[in-house]
Amino acid sequence: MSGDDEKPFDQYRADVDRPLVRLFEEYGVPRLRWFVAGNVANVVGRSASLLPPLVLGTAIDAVFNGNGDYSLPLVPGSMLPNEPAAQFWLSVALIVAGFVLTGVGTFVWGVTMNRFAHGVMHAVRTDTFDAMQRLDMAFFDEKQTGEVMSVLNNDASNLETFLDDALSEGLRIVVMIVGIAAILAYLNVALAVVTLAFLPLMVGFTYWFMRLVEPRYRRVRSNVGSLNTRLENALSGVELVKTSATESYETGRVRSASRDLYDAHMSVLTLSYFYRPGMELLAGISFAVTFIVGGLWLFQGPPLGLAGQLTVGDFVVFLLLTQRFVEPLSQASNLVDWYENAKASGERVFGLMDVPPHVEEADDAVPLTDVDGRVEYDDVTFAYDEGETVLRNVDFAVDAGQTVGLVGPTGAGKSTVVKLLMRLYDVDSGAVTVDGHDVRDVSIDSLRQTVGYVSQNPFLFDGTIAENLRYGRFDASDEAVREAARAAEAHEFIEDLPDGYDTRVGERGVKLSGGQRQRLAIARVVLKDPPILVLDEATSNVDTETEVHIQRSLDAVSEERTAFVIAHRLSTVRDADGILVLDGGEVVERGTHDELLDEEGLYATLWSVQAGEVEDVPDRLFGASTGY
Ligand SMILES: Nc1ncnc2c1ncn2[C@@H]1O[C@H](COP(=O)(O)OP(=O)(O)OP(=O)(O)O)[C@@H](O)[C@H]1O
Repeated sequence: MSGDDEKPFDQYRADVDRPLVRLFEEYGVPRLRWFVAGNVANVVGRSASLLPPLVLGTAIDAVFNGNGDYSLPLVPGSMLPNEPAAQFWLSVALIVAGFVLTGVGTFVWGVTMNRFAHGVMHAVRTDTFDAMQRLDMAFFDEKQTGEVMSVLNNDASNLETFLDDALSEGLRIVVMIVGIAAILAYLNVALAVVTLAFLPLMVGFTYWFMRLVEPRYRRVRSNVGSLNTRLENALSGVELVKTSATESYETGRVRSASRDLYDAHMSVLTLSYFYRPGMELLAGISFAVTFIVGGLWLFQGPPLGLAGQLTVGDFVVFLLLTQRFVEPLSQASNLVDWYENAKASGERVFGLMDVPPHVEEADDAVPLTDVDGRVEYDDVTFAYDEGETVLRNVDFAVDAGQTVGLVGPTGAGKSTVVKLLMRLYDVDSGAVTVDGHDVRDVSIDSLRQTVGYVSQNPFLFDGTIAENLRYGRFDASDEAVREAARAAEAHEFIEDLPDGYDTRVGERGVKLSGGQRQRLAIARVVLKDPPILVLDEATSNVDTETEVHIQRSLDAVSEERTAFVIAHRLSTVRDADGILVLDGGEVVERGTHDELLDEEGLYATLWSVQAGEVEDVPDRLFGASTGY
């Protein structure tokens, strides 16, 4: 498989063995009663649909022509009436019963199979989401949101289509072909052979079509994936698109991806233009041959060396049933597409469920309780996913309640340091401890509840301000929410909004300024009230006045908590109890602001640059890892 939609989980898919069997075992078996009921109803409904033509044939001979026994398969003759009137009314009753049974069967089949398939889809989607959420950050570094969304939505729905339509259609084909063949053979074996001689041709023709159409369906699937990726990218990058005035360029790219999909669809359709009429033609020939042979038989006696007797009633049944092959067989071509789609989707769904976690909770993990907040990094070395070493022998300790500033050039590893504390990634060697407990020995939930994190670009859900503040502390009272907002200096601006705390923030908080979002994120952390705080560039991207607000709120909330403050603006960490200067993944200097200035090293140089004391940025700060 080569489509874009099939690339993302390739690395995990290889291990997924027989995904559809697994799907059935894990999700189908718990809903087996719906499945069994659906299939029984399907078989009953389809078989019943063959009853009216069969009874019609019998009635024509016995009742209308009066030249035959009134007989039905599987029913002893002694149970059937001899009187033509009684035979007529029995025929009417049976025909009505056939239609009613077909209707009831179809109804029950629809209800039960839909319930089964949609139930499976619901469970698969929920489980996949749950599994996906528990994956490490390393997984999300690699994958695009669109790819994961597509697994949760499209793939789950492909599995539903397979269970709902493909299995039912498959069964229907078998029931119809076997049922019709059995009835024809019961009525007249010789003529049945003549009529059914065309069946292998139809099956062969269908097989040929399936072989030919399959690669084209594959192309369709792959192009659907490419188009989705294109659309997804253009939408998430809409700001860049607008500011670069590249709308027509993006439209061009979407047009080209859409055109590819159009072409792929057309190539499938071109084949089906021949298939369906081809099948009709074969059925027509079969009908004509049956008509000729049966017709000659009726008025001249058995042709072509055939022997035996053919009645008008049997002849009519033959003509009616010959037509019934086309519909189920022509669905067979969809079966392959449904099957292939479902197989690829099953591989992706289970591939995602089976992604091995890097960050795993120890079996004997204990919850971290009554935390004082002493944090220690003991000779920590770390690289992202087998890449270059990002942190090298990082070794420091922060006492409970202290504030430590992390500074250094872009890419020095500051954010990585705090990610290891929250166990978004695990150290390669060394250890990070909280109150003396290795973070790998405590439960992940309790660890993350211990740490409050305000990121560079805080995320807000589409919802009200109050809902966003309560996120993670859903039971917080209104008063507690307001209190937290006041501590974060957010209360005033919130009150000024049209609906106050009930104002909706828009998707990702787009209706708020960067500084406002930042203060909401701080308020959220205050409400969470964790013993350890991590503030990653919490004052970046805001004007000086907002910075003062934020800084004040941060000072207030980090009092009495252990706080890690990552900052490019060194003034932010000036009053910290200790400052670590990172460069190229190593702690190159440490001390208080005054001590570091005295050292006249990297920190002192950065300080002079930011304080405007030097005109030019020194060359040495333009190294590979610097961003100044
Ligand atoms: N998820 C990731 N996968 C792979 N490499 C990463 C990842 N995140 C960061 N890196 C790399 O790790 C190094 C340190 O990144 P980090 O974000 O910790 O630096 P930083 O000092 O916080 O930078 P900044 O000041 O720009 O935020 C960089 O070289 C970066 O490219």
